[in-house]
Amino acid sequence: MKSKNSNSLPADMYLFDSPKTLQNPLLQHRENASHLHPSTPGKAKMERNNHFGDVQSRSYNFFFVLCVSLFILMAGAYMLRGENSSVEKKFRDVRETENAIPEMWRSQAWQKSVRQSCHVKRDDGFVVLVTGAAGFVGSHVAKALKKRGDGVVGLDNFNNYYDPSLKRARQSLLDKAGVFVIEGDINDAILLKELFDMIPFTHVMHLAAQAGVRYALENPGSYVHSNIAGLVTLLEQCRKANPQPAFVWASSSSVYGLNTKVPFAESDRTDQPASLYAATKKAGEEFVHTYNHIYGLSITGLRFFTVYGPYGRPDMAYFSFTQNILAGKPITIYQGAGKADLARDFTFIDDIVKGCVASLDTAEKSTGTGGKKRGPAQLRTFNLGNTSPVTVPTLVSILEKHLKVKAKKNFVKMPRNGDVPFTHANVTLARNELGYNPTTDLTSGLKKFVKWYQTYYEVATS
Ligand SMILES: O=C(O)[C@H]1O[C@H](OP(=O)(O)OP(=O)(O)OC[C@H]2O[C@@H](n3ccc(=O)[nH]c3=O)[C@H](O)[C@@H]2O)[C@H](O)[C@@H](O)[C@@H]1O
Repeated sequence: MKSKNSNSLPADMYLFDSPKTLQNPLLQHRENASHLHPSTPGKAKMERNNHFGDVQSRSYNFFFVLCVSLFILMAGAYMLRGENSSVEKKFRDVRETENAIPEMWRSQAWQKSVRQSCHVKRDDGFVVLVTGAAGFVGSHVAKALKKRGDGVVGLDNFNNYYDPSLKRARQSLLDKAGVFVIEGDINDAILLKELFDMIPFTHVMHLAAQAGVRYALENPGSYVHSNIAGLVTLLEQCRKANPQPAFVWASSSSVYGLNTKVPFAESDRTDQPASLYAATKKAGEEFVHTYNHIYGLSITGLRFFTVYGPYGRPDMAYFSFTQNILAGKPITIYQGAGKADLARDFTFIDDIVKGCVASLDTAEKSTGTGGKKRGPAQLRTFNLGNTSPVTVPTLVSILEKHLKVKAKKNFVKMPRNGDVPFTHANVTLARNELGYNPTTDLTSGLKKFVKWYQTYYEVATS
């Protein structure tokens, strides 16, 4: 196949690369012109016989050269203008599509909201940018930081990967708590610059991401957009910022992929991702490493293990199972090889929030200034899990108990969709360095989730 292509391509490629076409067309034109004019018999005659003709000939030459030069200048200017205007157009398009109301950024009301939200109310409090603040983990972390007196501003693009009304509900909770959530995308470098110029963030808690393991099959581009391009855009802003903030961000347990050594420790293999989602998170871990290495950004990566709880994500199994069980619809339970149950180290949101806050508290300052590294900076990776995996059928039976409804279960072979058979966190490192200590078992955590669900969706309870 390759050789076939390489056979068919060269014809064009040789043509393109040939010395003939590599010649400057202008030179070629001049060369042609020199053949046509100076050596034409008529012109030679004029030069020999007639002084007036000589002057005429010089004037002719002068005008010819002038015309050609003018033509070239105008053509060049036109091309340049065309190039610039198309760049400008692209730039305008990006601004217009990525943020429909850029002027709002500079409005006094907007700036006031951002500044108020960043107001610190405790000694040595942090000023934190929380990305993905209208998301599940982001909203909980932003609220906890604000509650203890840190200055917090959120950023979220409110995309419609799942019901955006849930994101709006989280936003309104944050609003009541005094956290302003900016509607914008982490890919918007102009917005980020504006924000960092205005606020000297001490920390960035980066929780914005395209989540979900199985959706990556449908829309791989959205993972690259948020988890790779967006991450790099944000890191670029952080490394340029003065002061550089410490950067804490969400990786994922999915980076362990096909690793079979249990429980998963941070030093285990992470080079066999099973899903494109996992691959983007793994790539993120490599990107942050380079920003730490080159620019002295202080980095802490957190590998979350299947986080659940109130205001959770509707795309996750515990949430969609609850919806379907209550609606009397069947649920699909995947099984591994030999009908083995799948298992997850389900981790309750409150434990995760504690891990996030402890990561911020123990993060050292970045060492760079003015975009230059001034010394080695902290680089850490922690598992944040619950340390006790539970099988999916057990998860379902706990939900049945709390909901007081029997589930209609369909067991099917796990499709090849990026899933892994089990996860199990070793949290020794987080315990030692962050004081992380998960305390909520799945039964108690799901009880809190179900209570929230029934209230939020006004489910009649008996
Ligand atoms: O911890 C992680 O790294 C990841 O945890 C979850 O991913 P996952 O563990 O796959 O969570 P769910 O989608 O809720 O699935 C939980 C379990 O239920 C199973 N499942 C899911 C859906 C379904 O219809 N049936 C079913 O049996 C899955 O195979 C899996 O074993 C999140 O969705 C990811 O964003 C996150 O990064």
